Formats: sequence, structure tokens, C-alpha cells
Amino acid sequence: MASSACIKPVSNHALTYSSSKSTSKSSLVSFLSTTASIPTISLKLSHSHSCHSQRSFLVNNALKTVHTSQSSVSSSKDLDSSSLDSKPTILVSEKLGDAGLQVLRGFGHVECSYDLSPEDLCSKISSFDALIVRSGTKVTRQVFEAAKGKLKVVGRAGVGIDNVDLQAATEFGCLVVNAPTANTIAAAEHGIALLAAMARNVSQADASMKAGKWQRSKYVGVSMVGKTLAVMGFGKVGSEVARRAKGLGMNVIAHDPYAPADRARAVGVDLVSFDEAISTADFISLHMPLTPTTNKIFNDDTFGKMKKGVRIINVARGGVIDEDALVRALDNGVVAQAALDVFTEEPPSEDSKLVQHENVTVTPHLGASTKEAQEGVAVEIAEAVLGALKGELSATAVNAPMVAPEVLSELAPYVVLAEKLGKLAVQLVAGGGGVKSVKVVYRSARDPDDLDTRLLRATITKGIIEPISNTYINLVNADFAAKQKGLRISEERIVVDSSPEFPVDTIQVQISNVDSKFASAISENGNISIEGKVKYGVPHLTCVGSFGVDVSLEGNLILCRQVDQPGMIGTVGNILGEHNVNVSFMSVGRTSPRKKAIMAIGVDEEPTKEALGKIGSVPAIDEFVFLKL
Ligand SMILES: NC(=O)C1=CN([C@@H]2O[C@H](COP(=O)(O)OP(=O)(O)OC[C@H]3O[C@@H](n4cnc5c(N)ncnc54)[C@H](O)[C@@H]3O)[C@@H](O)[C@H]2O)C=CC1
Ligand SMILES: O=C(O)C(=O)COP(=O)(O)O
Repeated sequence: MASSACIKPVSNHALTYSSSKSTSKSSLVSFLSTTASIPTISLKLSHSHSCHSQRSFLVNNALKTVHTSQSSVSSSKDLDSSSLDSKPTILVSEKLGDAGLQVLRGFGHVECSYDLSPEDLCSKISSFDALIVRSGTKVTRQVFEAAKGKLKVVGRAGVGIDNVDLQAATEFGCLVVNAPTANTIAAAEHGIALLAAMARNVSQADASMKAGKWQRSKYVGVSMVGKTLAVMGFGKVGSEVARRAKGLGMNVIAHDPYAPADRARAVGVDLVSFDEAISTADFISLHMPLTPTTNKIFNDDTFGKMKKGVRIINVARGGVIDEDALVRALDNGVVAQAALDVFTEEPPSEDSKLVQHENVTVTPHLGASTKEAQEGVAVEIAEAVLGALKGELSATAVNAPMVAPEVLSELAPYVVLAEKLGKLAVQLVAGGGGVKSVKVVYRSARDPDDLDTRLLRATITKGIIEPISNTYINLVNADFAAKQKGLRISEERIVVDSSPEFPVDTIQVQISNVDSKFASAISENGNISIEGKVKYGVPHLTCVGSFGVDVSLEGNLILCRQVDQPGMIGTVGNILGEHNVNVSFMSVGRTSPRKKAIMAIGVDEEPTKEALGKIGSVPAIDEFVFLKL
């Protein structure tokens, strides 16, 4: 339904009884659900006209929130849950830099328990609100199950999250955050160190000398200058490796299906196909994540396409290489040398043919292990975890939609509006559980490419799903829970002629194929339909069914449909006053004078049954509903 279809109050009938609704500003942040389990989304574009909204900020407790008021003393011993106050509990299962630990200890109880067995981790995890890991801890489905809903956030102090079962985390509503930037340079430097060490046989020559030998002719190396290096995965680490390799006089090419061409151009690197990269390179350096697509992407087949005598560096993940195939390629001379920091299984077995191979240089996953990187990563992850525990959305979430901070700050007030509209819409459904199809219509002056609605959609989904779910719902698992319930959410964006300064003009939520507790909420198309906008930082309900209203979405709401006649506002206001219910806002929308009207009344307190009964028995009131925001 376009806003023009919404019948606005003929005269500006809205009565504002109190509550100067000022903006509440909080730290914002985050992103949403990029992982699996996203309900089908369809986007349609159309055009219409509408008015504009005001911009402000939100307070968003999108995740489970843990409150804390004092700082705490750290503990390296097991936490005794019986002696804990309400401060959050944080388990650090791998070595974390002191600066990060200090940040954590300023907020919660911290237990550092390194080298836990999987069983030990499972047995203690239900005492913790947060878990911080590096690459050595496998955060499996069993861990989330054992957490019994207590675990709110897993912080990965580094980049790769292949050791965390993201699907399980999402299903359990547990946010996963990482520290994606602080170890980039360390990993790139390690890649270059391995490249140079391998080319000049540094580790082999070192071992030989320590064994009392002096083998100058055995360890003649190869030069790097003028050689072609293929960087596989041109992300943060890959591009830093490329920059450095160019400094060594290498000819650098890269393969990355998702990297923007201008990023490669800025470094002076050509992006080429996978086959071209591996077939023309003298050195191949791996910098892609381990995913189902990249798993064993270097195998007998792909080694077969490489130039004979190629040299391979891997500081990404062991799993991207089929290690048995690499041994074969080393043995048959296709691969002259390999330098590996990462392995499919870590640590690899002592008799690993790869580790023992004389043409292989190995390090025990040291890419991120510089003092600088470890301090940086520790602080980065500590702050991300604390933010999540405080209920803020996170800018480094992995299993929730990622929205750039500047976009997020702009969308913040609309996120509050979106959640309230979702909550309201579902309360209007008679019966509750039968919601199968929801449509969200955004009116905006922005070009559709310039409006990222993932956060809004997930927030509306949360608002709708939460009241009809018996499990804990947050922005992390809202999409998953919706899909489980067979709820289909579609979106439509309507371009309107208003100020593009504001990302969204109005948001409308429609629920189809359901009956409503408040028949007037059904619009002409047969759907429950409510619409809202942000005014001066405050979310407002602006349309119910076909009736225009204007009431701030704070506190609770009573909607009444009545005959439009004098005295109605006073009658209902008196009933509420008699029962000590404070009215914060009141607005009337009508089809035309003296016909049907809707009264939307914001109330601070929940009226008693008796008060509601009295409202219902006012003769001119046809129907009413009390809604909790
Ligand atoms: N050895 C160590 O201690 C460290 C290892 N790493 C690993 O290095 C890798 C890269 O890390 P970042 O650069 O920070 O991540 P990133 O996310 O910035 O870059 C990864 C790049 O790989 C690309 N990619 C994805 N699939 C690909 C495919 N099939 N083929 C080619 N490229 C593909 C992505 O588009 C992205 O540009 C990750 O696996 C990470 O876990 C990172 C830091 C330290
Ligand atoms: O950040 C990454 O992806 C790494 O591989 C670093 O791993 P680590 O934290 O040193 O166990």
C-alpha cells in the first residue's frame, strides 16, 4: 500500500499530551546475518511520493545484554559460579595479550584456561557469557549445546573463524566476532619471511650448520627479483604481501573472485583467473579463507596445471591444500619447494611427510605471532566482546549482517522503529502463531543501491519472531528462527521524492493471510498493515490499516476504533486517568468527519483489565486492542 492509500487525518487532529520525546543516543554498531539460513528475500522497485523523516540515534539491545557497574579483579583460577556477582564471565581459552586481558578484567570476571580438552571446554562453558579463542580451540556444536544458552558471544582473537561452527552459533543465537585487522601486517610479513627463507634455503642451511656441516653448494637458492608471484586471495593479507613483493622486484599477479579491480590497480597488480594465476607463477602465495569452496582447492588436478618447479607459500589455512597431493607434487618435482605455516591438522603428526620433507620449510602457525599483532588483536577482540556483552551491535560480527559503522549510525533510529513495528504487527495477529508471510515496504529517496536494509529486515524479523518463539531470539538467529517457522519475508523498496539526507522515509510492515485482533489494522489489500517513521529521533506509528495516526512508539499503545464524535478523547482519557495510567501521546486518524476514526493512545503503564474493560464498554468504541512495545 502506498502512503497515499493511507487515509491521513483530515485536520491535524493529533493531540500531544506530554512527554517531550528526546533522542537517546547510545553506542551503535554492527551488522547482520550473512550466514546461512536467510529467509527468501525478494526486492521490487517502484516509485511514489512521500514526506521525509527525522534523523536520530537508537538505543539498541539487539543481543542478550549483561549489565555491569563495577570493575573487577581478574582470576586465573576456575571461577566459582556460586560466588559470582552479576558481572559477565569470560573464558579465555588461548594465550591473549595482556592489554586485552586488562580491558576484559575492567568489565567482567576473566578466567584464562589454556589447553582445555574438548570435554573440559564443554563441561565448563555453561558458566560463561563469553569465550575468547584463537585458532587452537575448536568451538563445535557440542560447545554451544553444552553452553545451555548462557554463552552470548564467541570472540576470535584473529581473522580465521574456520574453527568456530558458525551455523551452530547462529542457531543458538550466539554472536561470533573476530579481530580482522590487527594481525594483517604480521601475517603478511611472515609470508614474505617464508618466501625469502624458502628461496634461499635458510632453514635447511641453518639445520645443516647446526649439525656441524658447511654445505655451500647444496643450498644454492633462487632469486626473487623478476619472478612472478601469484597472490591467491587478494584481501587484507594478500594485498600487503603483494605490496611487499613488488618492493622485492617481483612481478605480482593475483586471483580473487571477489576483490575489487581498483584495489588491485592501486597496488599495481593484475587480477587474473585461477588457472592463469597458477599456471604462470613461479611463486604462489595463499591468502584465502578456508571455506567449503576453498577446501583442498590445491589438489592433484591444480598442481598438475602449475609450472614445473613452482614454489608455494601458505600462511592462510592448511585445509586449502590437499596435503597428500602436495607431497606427491614435491616428490615428482612439480613443486620445487613449499613454505608452510598452517596445516590441516594442528599440530601435524610428528611423522608428517610434509613436515619432514626436505624441500619444505615449516613454522608452527606463527603468522599472527608478533608482539605487536598479539597486543593489537587482544585489544580489538576484548573491545568487540565487551561491546557485545553490553548489548551493542558489533562492527566485527561474523554471523550477523555486517554494516559499515557510518551506515549503522545513520540507520540507528530506523532500527528501533523497525523492531517496534515488527513487535506491533505480530501482536495484531489473531491467534499469533500462524504468520507465514511478511512484506516490508521501505519508502526512501535513496537509490536502492545506496540503502542497505539487511539490518532493518533482521530487526523486523526479530520483532515478529520473538513473541511467537519459545527460544531466545536476537539479531543473530532471527533469520534462522524465521526460516524454521516457515516465515517468508519479502522486501519492497519504493523510491519517493523526499530528502535523500534521510535513509528511510517510512517503513511499512504487512502480514498477509491472517486475521487480526483489531480489524481496522487490515488494509484494503487484506493484509495487516502498519507503517511508521522516525520523527526527531523518535519512532512514530503513522498508519494503521487504512487510517493515518501519529503516535510515538514508546511505552505501550492502545488502539481504538470508534465513531468520530466529540468527547471521545476525553472519555477514554478520563478512564485511563481514573486508573492512574499516564497518557504519553494521543492521536486520532479518521476517514472523514463524524465517520469512523482510530484513536492511538500511548500509555506509560499497562492498564488493568478493569480499565480496558471500561474502554471497551464505551458505546461509540467498536473495537480496541492493547499492545505492548
Ligand atoms: N597464519 C596466520 O597466523 C594467519 C592466517 N591468516 C589467514 O589468512 C587468510 C587471509 O586473511 P585476511 O587477508 O585477513 O582475510 P580477508 O578476508 O581480508 O581476505 C581473504 C580474501 O580471500 C578472498 N577469497 C575468498 N574466496 C576465494 C577464492 N576461492 N579464491 C581466491 N580468493 C578468495 C576474499 O575475497 C578475500 O579478498 C585467512 O585464511 C586467515 O585466516 C590471517 C592472519 C594470520
Ligand atoms: O588470525 C588468523 O586467522 C590466524 O590464523 C592467527 O591464528 P592465531 O590467533 O595465531 O592462532
